[in-house]
This record gives sequence, structure tokens and C-alpha cells, in this order.
Amino acid sequence: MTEGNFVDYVKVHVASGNGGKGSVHLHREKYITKGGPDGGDGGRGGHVIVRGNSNLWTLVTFKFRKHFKAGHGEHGSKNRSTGADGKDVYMDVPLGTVVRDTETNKVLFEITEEGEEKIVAEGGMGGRGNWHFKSPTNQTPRYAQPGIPGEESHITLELKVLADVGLVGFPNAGKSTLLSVITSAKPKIADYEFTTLKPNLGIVQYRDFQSFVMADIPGIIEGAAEGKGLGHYFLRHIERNATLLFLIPADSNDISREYEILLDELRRYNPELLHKQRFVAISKSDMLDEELMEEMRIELDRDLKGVSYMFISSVAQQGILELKDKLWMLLNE
Ligand SMILES: Nc1nc2c(ncn2[C@@H]2O[C@H](COP(=O)(O)OP(=O)(O)OP(=O)(O)O)[C@@H](O)[C@H]2O)c(=O)[nH]1
Repeated sequence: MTEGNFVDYVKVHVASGNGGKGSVHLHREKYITKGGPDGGDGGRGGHVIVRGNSNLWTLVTFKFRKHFKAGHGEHGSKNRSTGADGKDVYMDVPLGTVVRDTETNKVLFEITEEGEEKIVAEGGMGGRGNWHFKSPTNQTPRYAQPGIPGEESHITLELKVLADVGLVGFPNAGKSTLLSVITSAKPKIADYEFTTLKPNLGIVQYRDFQSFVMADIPGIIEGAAEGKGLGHYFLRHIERNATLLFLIPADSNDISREYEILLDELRRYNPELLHKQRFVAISKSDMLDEELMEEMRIELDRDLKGVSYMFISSVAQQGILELKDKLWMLLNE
């Protein structure tokens, strides 16, 4: 299995427009016998532009459209009239899209912000019209520049799914269940035939118009940092999550030990992950009574070394709103 199976990617063909030709034209008017050159410039060819769009979560549109061709610049014309620029073409991509040159595999750029625009195929410049070439020795140049041809290339788009909150937990911790109660929409990851390992992600609506993305990172098992199991691939995925939510079930034999093991996996994979904010949610807390919870609080306050935690239950819908509040606070700190 290669990493390519994990990261969604598509190959597309892009072509910018040719610049328009400069015009060769001599001014003519009644009663003016010797009009000067007045051929206008050609317009610029259209660019192909990649643009970040935070409403998109997948590259699925590129499965259906693989060619992006911008318009040609119009030719210049008389009266020094410049031809219109060719129409630019936009490729809207989700944030976290890495663009490579397919031939060399070199990374050209990465789109990380809403509205960010990067030209991936630059339109050819328009040629200059003949009036620019008028000189003392040549008052009526019969020459104008041709437009510069557009560029053409094959590019590869790769999406490293960005999530604001990454769920970290062993199998069975209740990650999928939490996602199903906390998220309102599921991006159509399933549409990707080339994605064999699907991170489960969803959009959490917060208060009125805010939202954040939560991603389940399945498959972390002990030893994942050494590449055992599938965990390794998913660990890559959380490198970019802003906050890590550790999910540990209430019926775990030793919650703080489980937390330490998960933390150790992350540390061995990439110590930088430990700089991310962390929060612990004790899942399946409907299995606990108040007395037991109180006892556990004493232990957790002592053993979790100051990391905040909360008891939640997806099934009983306990602590879910509070969890959203807490995560929102952490994301906006
Ligand atoms: N009592 C109780 N059981 C829960 C709760 N949330 C999840 N479970 C149960 O725990 C088991 C595992 O839940 P999942 O959500 O599939 O766990 P997961 O972490 O996604 O597991 P993987 O997909 O294996 O990584 C299921 O049998 C759930 O019904 C909860 O809030 N309370």
C-alpha cells in the first residue's frame, strides 16, 4: 500500500490561453493622406487559476472534469484598440490541496486559505500593435508582435484532508458514534474509488453559523508509530489538525495509562504533534454513576497532569454540547 492510497488525488490537464496578436494597421481618414500606424495590442491569454474554497471537502469534481482550458486573448485592432483578455478559468479546490507537476512530481504550491489564488498556467502576453514600432526611420511599420502562446501541462492535485479537530483513540473507543451524533454533514468521501482508507470526517455545526471539521483517525494501535497496522497512514493525517481530542472509554482498565500510550504513539511518530492542544473526553460515561465518576475525577486530576477532560456519552447525549463549547474555545484560543 502506498501513501497515494490514503491521500486523495487526481490528475488534470490545464492549458492557458494564447496572447492575442498585435494589429498592423494604418490610420485612414478622409482628408488625412498619411495617417500613422494605429494597430492596437493583443489581449492577454486567460490564466488557469487554482482557488481555495472552504466549502469544499473533496476533489470529487475533478473526477468528472479533467481539462481546464482558458480563453485566448483577442487580437488588437485599429485605433490603438487593445484586444480583450482571454477568459480566466478557475479550479476551486478544498483547503489543504497540494498541486504538483505530474511530470516531475515537484510541488508547485499548496492551497491553505479561503480565496487564495495561484496561477497554474499563465496566459500568454498579447503582442504589441504596430504603433509601438513607429520610429524616425520607419513611420509606417508593417510589423506587430504575435501573441505569446499559452502554456499547457498536466498537474496532480492531492488533498490532505484538513480537520480542525482530530479524534485520537483506540478501536472501539466510540469515535464513530461520537461523530454520528456531533456532526451534521458528511462529506462524500465515499465517492472516491481511489481512497481505500477512509478517514471518517464530519462537519460540526456550532451555534448559528459556525462550523468545524472533526475527523476520526481510525486504526491507532499500540506500535502504530512503527508502521504496524494502518495507524501510520492516519497519523500523517492528524499532523495538521489544530486540536486533538483523545477519546478514552469509561470502561477502560486504566484511563490515564491509555492516554499515555496514545500520547507515546504520537510522540514517536512526530514529536511536533505534542505541541497541539489536547483534550480528553471519557466516552461511554452513561455506564458510570455519580459516585464512580467522583472517584475517577480524583484520579484523573492527579494523573492527567493538568490536561483538561470531560465525561461524555454519545448514546445518552450527555456532555455533547459542553464538548462542542470546549472544542470551539480551544480552536479559537
Ligand atoms: N454505552 C455506550 N456505548 C457506546 C457509546 N458510544 C459508543 N458505544 C459503543 O462502543 C462500541 C464502539 O463504538 P464505535 O463508535 O464504533 O467506536 P470506534 O472508536 O469508532 O471504533 P473503531 O471504528 O473500531 O475505531 C459500539 O458498540 C458502540 O455502541 C456511548 O456513549 N455509550
